[in-house]
Amino acid sequence: MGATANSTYLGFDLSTQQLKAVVVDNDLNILHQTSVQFDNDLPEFRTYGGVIQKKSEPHVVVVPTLMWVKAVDMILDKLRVCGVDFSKVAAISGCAQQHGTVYWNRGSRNQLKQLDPTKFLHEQLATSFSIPHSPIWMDSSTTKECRILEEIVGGPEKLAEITGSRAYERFSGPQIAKIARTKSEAYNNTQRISLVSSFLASIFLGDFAPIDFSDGSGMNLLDINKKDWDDVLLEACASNLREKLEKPVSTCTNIGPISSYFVERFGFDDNCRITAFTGDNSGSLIGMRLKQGDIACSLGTSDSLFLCLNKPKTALDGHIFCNPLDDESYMALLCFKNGSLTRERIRDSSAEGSWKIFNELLESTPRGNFGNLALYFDYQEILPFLIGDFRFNKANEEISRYSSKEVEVRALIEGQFVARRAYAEDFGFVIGPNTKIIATGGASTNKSILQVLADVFNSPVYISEIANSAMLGAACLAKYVLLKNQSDFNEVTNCLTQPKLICKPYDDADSIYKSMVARYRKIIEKVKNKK
Ligand SMILES: O=C(CO)[C@@H](O)[C@H](O)CF
Repeated sequence: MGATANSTYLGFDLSTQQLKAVVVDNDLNILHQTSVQFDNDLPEFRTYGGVIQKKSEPHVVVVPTLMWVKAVDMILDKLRVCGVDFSKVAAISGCAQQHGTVYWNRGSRNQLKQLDPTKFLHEQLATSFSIPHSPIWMDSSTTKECRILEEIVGGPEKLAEITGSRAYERFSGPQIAKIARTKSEAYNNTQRISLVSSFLASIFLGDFAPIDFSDGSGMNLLDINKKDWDDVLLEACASNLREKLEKPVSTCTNIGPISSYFVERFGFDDNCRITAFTGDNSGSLIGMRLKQGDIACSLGTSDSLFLCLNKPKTALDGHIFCNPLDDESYMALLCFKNGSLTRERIRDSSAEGSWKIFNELLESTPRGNFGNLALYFDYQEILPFLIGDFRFNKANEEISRYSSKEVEVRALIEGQFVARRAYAEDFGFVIGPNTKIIATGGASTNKSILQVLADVFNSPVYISEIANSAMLGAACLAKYVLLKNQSDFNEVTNCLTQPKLICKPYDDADSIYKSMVARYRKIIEKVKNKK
């Protein structure tokens, strides 16, 4: 089939709360987009925010793997109802929440290869997973495994130098190590281990899909310089791990034709190509066409800040991933677990569950919030490693509550961005007169929140054409990988509109928030020492 002017491209984003899909035309205009919301559309799996977390084990956060499979069944039928002509799709790519792991049972490869087009995927893959509940990025139950990994290579700095990060609880290596230790029989019955991204690619490929360099950088297993697994780290996590992971590939890899299941069930062309799928933040970097020097701020279930780097650096707070578009360059990323779910909690408790009221309250308080500063961590936070609510008054005294709802609302948003700026500066993100912040993710549609982002970072804030840059990035990746032998990435994506300026910082913002960041550093040290 190859690419023609009538070709379309299909991109997926398997995020924490939903599976999203977009179909774009040859000029990357959106023709169709739809989603499956896990909590509402698949209630039989009883997730909250797309995850399962037991009160008895608050650090354990998992997802029923079959829920993701059933979401694929549903989203393809929704696309069909939207009127998508699947025969025009020339290539498919996708991105997904990072670090989560999927454990394919012995015999599952044949199940993938021999899918019956008259049946749903979830009926046929119901016994394909040796571990039915996938640990995901919100899990923080692997501290023991993290210390072992760091010790075996000579410390956190050494691990960061090899893999781009010190050991983090949510990273796939420590998660695999915990499963090999606590569920050894299931681990031994595991034929293949995928990331969430390569798991989704495997379904469309009809075979096990490889892990890409960029999402593989979030495992504490990949040597980001050699672009291969580090054998010492593999061995430290679990036995026979190399054969369960297979070789990683460049993100820009055409990994094969679409599974015949989709050709016969949905009418895809049998020449439709599948590219490697990647992590959601890497997908966003692609969809935003992030330029050197710009800072991306993704405001989703997690909040993440990231930028492009020419070469890696060793840092103990934050991550270096392989750049999804260029095997010789990298991306720096800071991830904060308590993003939209925490914003929704305060919206519900202080603004009657209404974003309109939330924004009115936010805009009714002055920058600096009368000296109040707070931090809200519903889940064990990554940076800093803390959990709970911490409210401080202008005298830096910790208090249990604020007297007004508007102070609470501004304390949440300012506290989130002040913390993010502190870590960004420590990581080496340059925040200067030419800095542009490109916002994406669900909360990037909220101008009141973006104004606080602009003020705290003293930088103008832009937004991309669509809030979900990860999903658009997947569609761009599909087209680019198919055409990369004749067109470079900029040629393939220059039809997209440039990011749009949404807000600029107020003149007094720099002085207010420079001192607030300094206060944050002192307060957080006090809180960490009290723990
Ligand atoms: O853990 C993260 C990145 O390191 C998060 O951004 C997840 O990818 C969110 F799904």
